[in-house]
Amino acid sequence: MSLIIPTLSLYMEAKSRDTDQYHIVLFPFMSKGHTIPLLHLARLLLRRPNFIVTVFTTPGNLSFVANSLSDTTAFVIDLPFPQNVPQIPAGVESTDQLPSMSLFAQFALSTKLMQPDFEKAIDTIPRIGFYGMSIYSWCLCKVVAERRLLFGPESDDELITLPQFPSIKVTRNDFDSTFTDPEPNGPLFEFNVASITAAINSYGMIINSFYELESAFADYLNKESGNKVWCVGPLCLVDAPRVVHEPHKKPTWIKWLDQKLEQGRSVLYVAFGSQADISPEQLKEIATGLLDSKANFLWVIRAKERELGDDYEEKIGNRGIVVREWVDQREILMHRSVQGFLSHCGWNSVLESICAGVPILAWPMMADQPLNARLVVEEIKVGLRVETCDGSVRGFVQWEGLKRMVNELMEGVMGNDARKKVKECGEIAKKAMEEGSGSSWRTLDWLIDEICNSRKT
Ligand SMILES: O=c1ccn([C@@H]2O[C@H](COP(=O)(O)OP(=O)(O)O[C@H]3O[C@H](CO)[C@@H](O)[C@H](O)[C@H]3O)[C@@H](O)[C@H]2O)c(=O)[nH]1
Repeated sequence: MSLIIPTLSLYMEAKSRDTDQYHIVLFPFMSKGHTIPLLHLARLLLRRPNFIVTVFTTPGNLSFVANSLSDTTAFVIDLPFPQNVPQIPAGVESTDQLPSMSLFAQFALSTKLMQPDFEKAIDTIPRIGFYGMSIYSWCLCKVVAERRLLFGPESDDELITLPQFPSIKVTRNDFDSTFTDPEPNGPLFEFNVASITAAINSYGMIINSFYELESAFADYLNKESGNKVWCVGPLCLVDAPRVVHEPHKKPTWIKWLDQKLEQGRSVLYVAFGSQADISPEQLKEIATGLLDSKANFLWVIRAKERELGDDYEEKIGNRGIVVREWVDQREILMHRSVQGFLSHCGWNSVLESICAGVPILAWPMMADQPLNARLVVEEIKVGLRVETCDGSVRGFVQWEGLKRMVNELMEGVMGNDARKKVKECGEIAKKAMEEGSGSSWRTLDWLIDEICNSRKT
């Protein structure tokens, strides 16, 4: 019996149907930040001969998944999303549609109810996990949880040294409540325990990262902790063929970027992923900080963040553009005018920025983002960090501090150093994904061989 559990992402299941043919089943968690990289993985697998890929999803996500894969041979199957889940509005089947992220745990736990339908749809096959996180975050969460390192310090901002990685210092504020609460309980904890147990009991984990970026942490997990991990990314480089817009069909923001390029002006891209809940007070500080900085900026805001004030767009004039639609983030990041990214450090955004060679101004908000921000700023040095008013990881950001760091990223010496470094990293990322020879391509081949050999024996 294969097991489906509520998981922070995935399901990749592989079996050898006969000596030559492989059928991979993917079941992405219903959240854009998890689904998008797994759709890239589907594409990557289909580039190999004799692969069949089936993607499971729910009716509400069917068109997003099916459209993304419409030019491939992947099968897409929808399973009913659980009905009448307390507090989850009918029709909400993806985390970006939740009215508030405080409903995340209820939403995640409701996916458990899909277990019988999913089990009916598949048979006994090896199971591999996918979390969508960096190896650094995964590794640090594991180390602090196993050693109970977060329960010593009195303050949430006190620096803690990790015995396994003496050069790394973290604070309790870098971790989610599941890790920091000495007696955790409640739906989010229940969901995390179920998904981590499933990950531990699975064959191993595929990671959306490349070995060269996080080798020390991949080696630690593979050699010293008994958890197998395979780095097969950055999956954003396995893209659908790029849409070449006819000039009159170009989105307004791409035309605006083209204009900035012609004027020789660089642009800061501002976006906080598909899930962040930003308070109206914080939104105001961002608006003022950007307005008062010297930067030209393209700011993507989510539909519910409407409190900018009627005259804001008038005030910024042609120096900035505010977009309230779903954009092609990679297309923006790859636009030659874009020279900086103010980001919440969702792992997909970090990878997309690295691949585009754009330095990051890190403003982590929740989940794995504070750890990703440490990786970006302190380990790989491809970005700077916003200043919070009290210096705390989760502190409020005032407009003056934001403005200072925006100007530093776009024009300062530290920004330039990060820009140089991110371009080098971007080149290494591309090499890792090269068909046949790249480290990530070869790792996926090893994984497939290993699973098929283990099935034979
Ligand atoms: O208008 C938009 C908004 C988002 N995106 C894409 O959506 C994805 C967003 O992913 P990410 O940057 O990782 O942010 P979140 O949506 O916040 O991702 C969740 O999932 C990530 C992967 O597990 C975690 O690292 C984050 O903390 C968690 O919030 C990226 O591919 C973006 O390119 C678009 O293309 N257009």
